[in-house]
This record gives sequence, structure tokens and C-alpha cells, in this order.
Amino acid sequence: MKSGIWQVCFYNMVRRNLGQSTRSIYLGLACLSLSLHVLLAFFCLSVLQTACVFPSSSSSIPGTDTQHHESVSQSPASDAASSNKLQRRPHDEVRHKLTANMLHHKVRGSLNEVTEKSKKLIGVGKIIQKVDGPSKLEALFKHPLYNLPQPELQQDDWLLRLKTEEDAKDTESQEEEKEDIFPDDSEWQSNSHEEGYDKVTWTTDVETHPPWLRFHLGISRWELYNRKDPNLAQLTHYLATQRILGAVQKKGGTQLKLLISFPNYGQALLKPMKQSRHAETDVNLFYFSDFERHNAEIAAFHLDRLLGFNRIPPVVGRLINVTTEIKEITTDRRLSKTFFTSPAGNVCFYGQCEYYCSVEHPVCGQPHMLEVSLATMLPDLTIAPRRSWRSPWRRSYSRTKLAQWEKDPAYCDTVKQTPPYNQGTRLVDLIDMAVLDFLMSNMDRHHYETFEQFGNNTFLLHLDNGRAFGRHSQDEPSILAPLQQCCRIRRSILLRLRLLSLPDFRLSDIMRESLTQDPLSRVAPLLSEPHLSALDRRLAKVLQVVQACQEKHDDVIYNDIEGHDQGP
Ligand SMILES: Nc1ncnc2c1ncn2[C@@H]1O[C@H](COP(=O)(O)OP(=O)(O)OP(=O)(O)O)[C@@H](O)[C@H]1O
Ligand SMILES: [Mn+2]
Repeated sequence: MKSGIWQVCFYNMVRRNLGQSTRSIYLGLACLSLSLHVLLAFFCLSVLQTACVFPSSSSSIPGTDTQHHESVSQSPASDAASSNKLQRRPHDEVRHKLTANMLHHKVRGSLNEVTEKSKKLIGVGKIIQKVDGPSKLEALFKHPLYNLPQPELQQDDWLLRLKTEEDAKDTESQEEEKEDIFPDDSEWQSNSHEEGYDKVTWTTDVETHPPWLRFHLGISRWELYNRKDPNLAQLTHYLATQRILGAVQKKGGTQLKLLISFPNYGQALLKPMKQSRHAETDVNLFYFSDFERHNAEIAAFHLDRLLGFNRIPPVVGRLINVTTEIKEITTDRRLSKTFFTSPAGNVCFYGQCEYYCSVEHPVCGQPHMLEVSLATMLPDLTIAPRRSWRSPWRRSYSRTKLAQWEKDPAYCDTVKQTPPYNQGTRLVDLIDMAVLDFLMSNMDRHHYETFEQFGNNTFLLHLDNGRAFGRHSQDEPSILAPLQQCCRIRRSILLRLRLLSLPDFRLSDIMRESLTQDPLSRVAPLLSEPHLSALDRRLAKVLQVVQACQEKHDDVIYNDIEGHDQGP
């Protein structure tokens, strides 16, 4: 391999001959520098066989990251990763960085050999120390577009709030209020005394609240969570590590999903891995027959956060034991009846639901371990009722029929006159959602939900993203219909999209980095490289649609950040 590089250099030098002596000298020096880097790589990998920090050079090889600790509070799953005494960056990412940084030296073949060799030396899947370097994710979140001043929140801008002493006195006599989970007095004892659950010792002091409760208490009119809230890291760590106490099928929806309970009353929505990460959806399957993907739920949470929306409940990946963490503990007879051992000796189940709940579509451990996604549950509907809205751009969910919006190019004119789209931000909120869906190719956004309490003046929940990231080789322009037909977009998201299209930030790089924070990225990258590059390709398409709109109309931009002239 080493001699291969020398051969390339030598060949180049001879070819350019004496008449180009200056160029040859430069080229020679470049080759020399490259070879030294490769030698250094070898030295580090074979002698030290451990963390390997590459020195910075004039190229983009990362320098030292002095802000590592800062990323913890901004990065939901980083805590989870470190808690398992594993480093944040799997070696695949190191490999990628090497690749990206050295490709411009045009020695791709030789480099692959280096990386293959380093793969063997390090051991696939084994985590090595984080290669220090500038983090594009940290840089993105430091950008003014991700730190826009927020309106001060008033009391009625919080979904839930703790009772004040006065509230408590007012309602003391009311029996039902005694069952409220947010009392003011010193300690609250669980009424249920259910087996296995922790004794509850929460007080009005936030420090005593479990992460899921802090998450609930942090939901506001404008977003589900504040990206900078240190509780996010605790919440994802909690989901990734808490003992599973209960697992039952969750009703509602069409495909199998489980409701998971934890000892301190936290809950999560589990979606199992059904197909390999790299499998593309069969081209002959309609969108409504597509499987749900656990990694799509995880990736959607990261993408939504990177776009600055914060409208998806935190989702984390986890490897669970289907035997000890579902089969042996479930109280759901309908579920437990469906467990079996496959001919390969794997423990499988299929549950009961409308689609793909049959022995022909089993969910199987290997032989027990299964990858799943766990989404934080929103507050119970009895505490925080939600309203479900049919999307005006809902697909027909039929093999033959077209929806109205597919037939009528002036469809948006009607929508714009129809409440709630005729005032406030509802239309641009819907367009935000269409951008998210187009980027991840989610054709399944038939409904969306809002919190009842906030009326129409609130954000849209981006729930149910299991059918995203099904195909990377194809884009689905119809998902962008709301943007393309209405020619309207929030200025803040447009500027962020432009930022994410710049090489310094590049959406695919930021997604790759963000996804390494998820515990499951240690098993394999959560999105394959073709899916990551599809994000860049689709982002360019969104910007083209906006450009085309601006050429025809002057009211394309909805200026939600008046006076903030930040932007790329
Ligand atoms: N994190 C969450 N917390 C609370 N409720 C949720 C959460 N995620 C989803 N739900 C609720 O559960 C319902 C079903 O979930 P989801 O939509 O993911 O399942 P699905 O099988 O894909 O549904 P569908 O077939 O309708 O697309 C949703 O409509 C939503 O109301
Ligand atoms: Mn769905």
C-alpha cells in the first residue's frame, strides 16, 4: 500500500517532466506530506492500537475540540453513550473523517486499504476515543439562526404547570384534585401501589422529578423541548437504560408498537426493527403498504432537531432482549400468544394489529436481542388532550384515486381561505412539516396533532415518522406540494436550510454526527451513506422550489424573524 502511494507520486512526478519543475516540486511535497500522514496513521493504529489524533494540516483534518463538554447539554444522547463507558464516536466515523479529508489527494484506492487495515486493527463495532476536531453540529447550534430570541413565556404558554400553594388550598376540598400528580405538599404517595413501581417521592422541587416528568413540564406553546435544556440528555439516557417493567401493545395506528413502562412511571412508545437498515422499500409497494422503520423514528427526531423545529418527542435506539424484556414480563395476553421460536432458533413475535401482524411478518431477536426505537410518551390525553387534524394534503390511500390537491393546481387558494389556515402561522407550520417530510421522504403524513389547550396558536406535533427514510435513490416531489402550490415559507427555516446547504455545515455531515449520539449507532450507522447524501440532494431541491416561487411571486417569505438579519 505504502509503495502504491510512492508509485503514484513517482509516476506523477516523471510525467510532468523537467519543463514543469516547479509544479513537480509542489506535487512532490504534497505526496511527501500525504505519505507522512499515512505513515503516521499506520504508526498510530498498529503501535498504539488506541485513540489516534491526527495533527491538523492545511487541509480540513480536524484540530482539537475544546468544547466537548459543552456538547453534552446540547446533545440528547451523548449522556447515554458516555454512561456506558463508551466513547461517543464509533470508529466508522473516524473512518469517514479520514476518507473525507484525504479524498482530495486523489489516492482513494490506497486510502481504502488504510481504512480496511485500520478496521481490522481496531475491530468493527468497537468504540475508540473520539477524534477531536471541530464539530459541525456544535457550530450549527452556536449559529445565531439557532439562537434567535424567543418571546418570553407567559403562564398559559406552558402545557402543564405545578400548582402554587394558593391553587392547592383552593382545591383542597375537591376529592378528584387529590389525585393530581403535581401536588404542592411535601411528598406524594402513589395510589396505585403497583408491583415493581418505585415509591414516588416527587415534590415541587424540580430536582426530585424524573426526566420524563421534567420533559412534560417543559412543553410549551411553541416547542416540545428547549434544545439547550440539560434534561434532554438525561431523558435519552433514561430511555436507553431504565429497567423495562411493562410492555403491552399500544392501541391506535395500524402497525405493531408497544407501550413500555419504567419503574418510576415513565413510558415510551416502542417500534421494532423490521427490516435491515440498508433495505430500500420495494418499488412496487404503495406508500401505505410500507413497513415502519425503527431507525426512521430515531433519524426523524434528529432531523427535526437539526432543522430547529423541536416538534418530535425525543426518540432513542436501544437493544432489548425480547425474551426477558417483553415475553417474560408482558401482561398482554394478546401479545404473549404470538411469541414463537423460529426455525433458526430466534425468539420472534408478531402481535395483533391491522398490518403485518402475522407469522409471515415476525419481529425476531437474534436470538433474543432486537433493535428498537423508544419515543418518549407525551403527557396522557387526560392531562393534556390533543386535537388531531386531517392534513389538507393528505394522500388518497388508494391504489387508483387521486386526492383533490393532486388534480387542482390552484388547490392552495382554497386552503388559504379555510380556517385555521387563513390566519396565524398554521399554513407555514404545515409547510415546515412538508419540508421535513420531503427531506426524509415520508409520504404518510395523513394527520397531525396539536395540544388542545393552545388552540390554533401553537406548533404542530410531528408524530409518527416510521415510514420515512424508505428509499434513498428516489425523491418524491409530491411531498413538497404544500410549498410548491402555496409558494410560502417561514424566513427562519429558509435561512436555516440555506445554512445547512453550505459546505461548512452540510446537512448530511450534521445528521451523521448527530446520529452518532444515539446508542444504536454503535451497532451500525443509523442511516446509510446513500440516505445521508439523499438529504443534501433533497435540500437543494427545496431551495430550488423556493427560488422558482420567488421568481413568480413577491410574498413567498413569511418573515417570522423581523429585525434579525442573520443568515447565510
Ligand atoms: N410519543 C408519543 N406520545 C404519545 N402518543 C403518541 C406518541 N407517538 C404517537 N402517539 C399516538 O399514537 C398514535 C399511533 O402512533 P403512530 O402514528 O406512530 O402509529 P402508526 O401505526 O404508524 O399509525 P398510523 O397507522 O395511523 O400511521 C398516534 O396517532 C399518536 O396519537
Ligand atoms: Mn404510521
